[in-house]
Formats: sequence, C-alpha cells, structure tokens
Amino acid sequence: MTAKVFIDGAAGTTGLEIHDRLAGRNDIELIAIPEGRRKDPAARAEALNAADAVVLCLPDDAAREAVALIENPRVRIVDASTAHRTAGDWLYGFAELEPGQREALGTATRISNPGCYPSGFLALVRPLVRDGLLPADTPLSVNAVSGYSGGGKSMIAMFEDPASPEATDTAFRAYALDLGHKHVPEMQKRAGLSHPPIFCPSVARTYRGMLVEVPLHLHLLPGRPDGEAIRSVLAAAYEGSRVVRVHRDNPPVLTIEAAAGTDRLDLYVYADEKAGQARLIATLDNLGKGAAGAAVQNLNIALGLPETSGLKL
Ligand SMILES: NC(=O)C1=CN([C@@H]2O[C@H](COP(=O)(O)OP(=O)(O)OC[C@H]3O[C@@H](n4cnc5c(N)ncnc54)[C@H](OP(=O)(O)O)[C@@H]3O)[C@@H](O)[C@H]2O)C=CC1
Ligand SMILES: CC(=O)N[C@@H](CCC(=O)OP(=O)(O)O)C(=O)O
Repeated sequence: MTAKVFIDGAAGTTGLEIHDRLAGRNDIELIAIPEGRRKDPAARAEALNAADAVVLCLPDDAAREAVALIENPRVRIVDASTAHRTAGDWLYGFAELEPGQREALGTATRISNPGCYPSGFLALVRPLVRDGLLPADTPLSVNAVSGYSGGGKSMIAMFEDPASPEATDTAFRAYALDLGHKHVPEMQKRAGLSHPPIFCPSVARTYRGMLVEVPLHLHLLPGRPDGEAIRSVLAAAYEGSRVVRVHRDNPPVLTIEAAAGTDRLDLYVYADEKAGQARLIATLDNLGKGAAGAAVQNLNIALGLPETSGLKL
C-alpha cells in the first residue's frame, strides 16, 4: 500500500527539498496540482483532503489557511512553518527530543516541524535542562550562522542577484539585532527555560548549512559539571539515533558546511575545565534536519513507515 502525500508549497525551497527526498519512493505517491493552480484554494483544498498526509511548506498565513481548508480528520499534517510551533494543540515534531515523543508522533494528526535554529539549540540544551544539569533559569545565549537558503526564495534571489550588494560585498551579516527573532519563544518553551535565550543569528554567503553554538560558564553551574558530564547526558539522550549524533572526537575547527547536504544533526562539546567554560556546538543543514529532513522523518513516523527512509545520513 502506498501513502498519498501532498506538499503544499512544493515550488518553494523547502517544498522542493522534500520532493527530492520523496520522489522515487515506492511507499509514497505524491499528489500534484497543475502549476497554474498551485495557489488556488479550491485546487489546494481538494489535494489537502485527498491525502493521507500533507506537508505545509508555506509562509505562516498560508499555512494557517491550509489547515483551515482541511476537513478530512484523518489527514496527518506536518507544518514546516512557524505558525504552530508553540501551540498547545500541535505536537512538536522532534522525535529525539523527549522520551515518548516518537510514539506520540506515530498517532498525531497535527505535527509542527521545528525551526532550523531551534533544532540545533534544543538538541544541545533540552537534555541538560531535563537532567537538571542546567537549571531552568540559566541565562543562555545562542550564536548561530545559517546558509542563505534559510531565508527562502527571496533571500536566495537577493544573495544570487549579481546586482545586489549581498551577492557581491557581503560575506557574513548579523541580523535580528532588535532581539525579537520569531524563533525565541519556540526555543524558550521547548527547552523548558524560564527566560528567553539571547539569540544572535547571522547569515553567510553560502547556500546551505548551519552552526549553532551555546557557550556555557561551567563554573557558575551547580556542581560545576565538566565537559564529560555534559557529553554523557547528551550521549544518553540520543543513544541509538542515526540522525542526532554526539561526537567524542572534536575536530580543531567546525565549518558551516560540516553537515550541509545531509539530514544529520551533529553535536560537539568543547570544554576547558580549568577556565570553567564550554562551547556546545550543533552542525546541521537548515534545509535538512532544519526543515525537509525533519519533515520527511515526521511523515515516516506518522505514516508508520521506516523512520529514516529517504533521509540523507
Ligand atoms: N528555508 C529554510 O531553511 C526553512 C524554512 N522553513 C519554513 O518553511 C516554510 C517555507 O519556507 P521556504 O521554502 O524557505 O520559503 P519559499 O519562499 O522558498 O517557498 C514558499 C513557497 O510557498 C508558496 N506560497 C506562498 N503563498 C502560497 C499560497 N497561498 N498557496 C500556495 N503556495 C504558496 C510560494 O510561492 P511562490 O513560489 O510563488 O513565491 C513558494 O513557492 C516557511 O514557513 C519557512 O519559515 C523552516 C525551516 C527552514
Ligand atoms: C537565514 C534566515 O533568514 N533564516 C530564517 C529562518 C529559517 C527557518 O528556520 O525557517 P523557520 O522560521 O520556518 O524556522 C530567519 O532567520 O527568519
């Protein structure tokens, strides 16, 4: 039996990546609508209601509209947008993040795919908060850099238009300098923190990939944990996962390209016990585990298919 899947927003950056991972699979049949009608609510409604599962790869307003168009209660929805990531009636689509999350995703009909930056941040921080190693009121900051495909078609066009300064003069830029990035509430809520982290995102002139770093003052934490204590908690949390991997060998440098082109989430702990400091670093692809890889993993789980089918690991 093949499952029918509709990607709403299939012509966009994330939609195309998901299409790439699903095309050619014999356990999934993709529902397509004609190019000229891809934004027509009637055509979308028909496809959305005929599917076993849908993936919404749309701006937030269009994702909310798609959800409102779905009348068939059996349709499993995986929403890649920001619209439902902190909503109580949606399940957070990060199978590895909490005990029992994978099982819950197997019966869910409303799954919210995590944001790309939150995927790296939460993978590093959530097990430490749950374990008590990081008290919930620890002041945290997140330094991160993304490839420009993280900004979708409009940012890709900006970085690739030879007439724009981004394409010629800008190698790297910091943004969200008003401290109000849309991912902050998601990071705080899903990590279980009592204060929002200070989020310092940036974008580099490379198409895809991410580095997400959380620096820690170990000497200010209860019990003054060392790097090994942190690594052990993370290794236990992700034991057996093929997607989230905790590394023991620390390369001397980490690049934004380290996990680009894959659906992996690689975690590293660098620590200097004498200084009482650590740098926790996640590498991933904003379009991989940060978007399409996570969506396909969630689809697989929701449809009862092998969890890592179609993933690039
Ligand atoms: N890019 C990334 O790394 C990540 C993106 N996301 C999220 O995924 C979602 C999609 O992002 P991304 O792929 O980057 O964005 P894009 O802008 O590349 O793609 C969005 C697509 O949605 C289409 N669209 C817009 N409105 C409608 C509508 N009413 N009906 C049907 N289609 C519509 C657009 O059409 P048109 O082609 O005509 O513009 C476009 O093809 C966003 O919510 C984003 O926040 C999440 C994690 C990472
Ligand atoms: C480089 C860049 O602009 N990145 C995007 C985030 C991409 C992403 O994660 O999309 P979601 O918001 O759906 O999670 C931003 O900062 O808004």
